Amino acid sequence: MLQVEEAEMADKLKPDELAAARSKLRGWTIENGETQLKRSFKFKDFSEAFGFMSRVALLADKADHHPDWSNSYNKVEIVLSTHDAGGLTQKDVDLAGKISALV
Ligand SMILES: C[C@H](O)[C@H](O)[C@H]1CNC2=NC(N)=NC(=O)C2=N1
Repeated sequence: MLQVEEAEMADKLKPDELAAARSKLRGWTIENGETQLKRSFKFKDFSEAFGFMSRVALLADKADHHPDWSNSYNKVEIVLSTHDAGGLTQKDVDLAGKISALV
């Protein structure tokens, strides 16, 4: 039988949930009309930065929630937002927490 997997749509964070995220997620800023979580990371060199990105990629794929990011040599800039919801959801907060735990 054909199985159709339906992804669950996460709800946008309510003001109290946003406030909780802000105080929990040290190092991250909430930007672009409270639709994005953003953080910059700096490493010793490109190899360290890319190793970090590989670990983030595995976490993200496991969660089926993916960062918008850029890398320039030893710097990695990560933006988290739930595109399907058009803003921040618990998925972004959870992924940000897991990324923070890597460094
Ligand atoms: C089908 C799949 O679950 C969706 O396209 C997921 C994949 N990763 C995602 N990542 C992010 N950041 N936002 C999404 O809305 C999103 N949607």
